[in-house]
Amino acid sequence: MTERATLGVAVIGTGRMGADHVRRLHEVTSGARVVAVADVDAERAKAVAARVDGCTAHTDPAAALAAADVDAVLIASPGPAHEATLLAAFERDLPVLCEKPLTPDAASALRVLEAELRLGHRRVQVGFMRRYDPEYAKLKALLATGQLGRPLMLHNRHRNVASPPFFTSSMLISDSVAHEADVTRWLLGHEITAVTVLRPAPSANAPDGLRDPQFVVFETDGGALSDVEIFVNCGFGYQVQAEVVCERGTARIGDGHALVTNMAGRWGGTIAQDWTERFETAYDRQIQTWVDATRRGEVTGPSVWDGYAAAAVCEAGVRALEDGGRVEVELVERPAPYA
Ligand SMILES: NC(=O)C1=CN([C@@H]2O[C@H](COP(=O)(O)OP(=O)(O)OC[C@H]3O[C@@H](n4cnc5c(N)ncnc54)[C@H](O)[C@@H]3O)[C@@H](O)[C@H]2O)C=CC1
Ligand SMILES: O=C1[C@@H](O)[C@H](O)[C@@H](O)[C@H](O)[C@H]1O
Repeated sequence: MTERATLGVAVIGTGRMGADHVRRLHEVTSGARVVAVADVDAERAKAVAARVDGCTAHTDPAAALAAADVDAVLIASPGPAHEATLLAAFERDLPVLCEKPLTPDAASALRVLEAELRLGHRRVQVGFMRRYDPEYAKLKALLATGQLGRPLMLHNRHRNVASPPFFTSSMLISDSVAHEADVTRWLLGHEITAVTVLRPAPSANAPDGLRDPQFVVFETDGGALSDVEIFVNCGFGYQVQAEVVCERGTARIGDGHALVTNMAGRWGGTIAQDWTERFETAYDRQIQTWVDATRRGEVTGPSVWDGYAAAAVCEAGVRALEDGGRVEVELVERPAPYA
């Protein structure tokens, strides 16, 4: 297959992630250039477009998709806005990298899945960037060798310094634990069948009314358990850790001990303060992989099925949080193109 020339990308949503992805595509990624951006905030779109020669600014995502030289779309608007842009991209048969979550709930994710099936070929890579993190990739590769034996349990910790003002108790699941829903499915190769959410007394440092932290337990169809401590106002740093317990051993990532210092009677290291720092390499690799695959005419990485399954798991998790108890995850049968 002949490789496409430089990929013209439209970036939809130029907030924190969108602006960072524009910088990444412009300065880090090879084989792509940003040709159009869109944001409902016109000033923000203009300011980000001004950083790239020849990039046009729009307030309507559809106008950005229709701009000259657009070959592909990167969606970085908030989750509830993803479906409309995905469907607009499908109308033009454009390849898409869509930030997580694919959509905020299972019904809308299923509509996207059905629309992609109607196209007759995969078009979307979902932005579950942890799959491109060197530490997670090593863990996945180790599990694949079978040396450790069958995975029995996965322990995850997901801590943010502080939550943004708009964060709700259910967003701890749908916005944050969405990553562990994907990581559990991907690392173990199992589907998640049920979710239980336990709620310790909220931290005094959490905003009033926010159930933070929470303790989530996933059951899988392979008989494993995966637990997640989600704590989005831990105050001290951005920490994402995972330990797999298998029949013949354990493996753990995320201790962040790349640099250990000894000084003034103490030893230790530093802790990342946010995801852009902790997962910088993962975002770089995710986008380079997407650009390379798209230029070859291929679609790789987390699929719309993965986005739908994570959305269904999170929806069950939000119900478990609200109602207490254990909630089963309901998935449609997996269509053959996503096997
Ligand atoms: N992979 C990861 O680790 C992370 C992923 N995300 C995801 O990235 C996406 C964006 O998140 P942030 O950049 O943090 O949010 P943000 O709020 O900083 O930026 C969102 C931008 O989209 C714009 N916008 C809103 N509705 C729009 C629409 N219909 N069309 C076009 N633009 C629209 C807003 O004006 C804003 O500029 C979300 O899906 C979020 O879940 C966010 C943080 C980390
Ligand atoms: O995706 C992300 C945010 O949207 C979410 O709010 C954070 O909790 C996650 O750590 C980050 O990776």
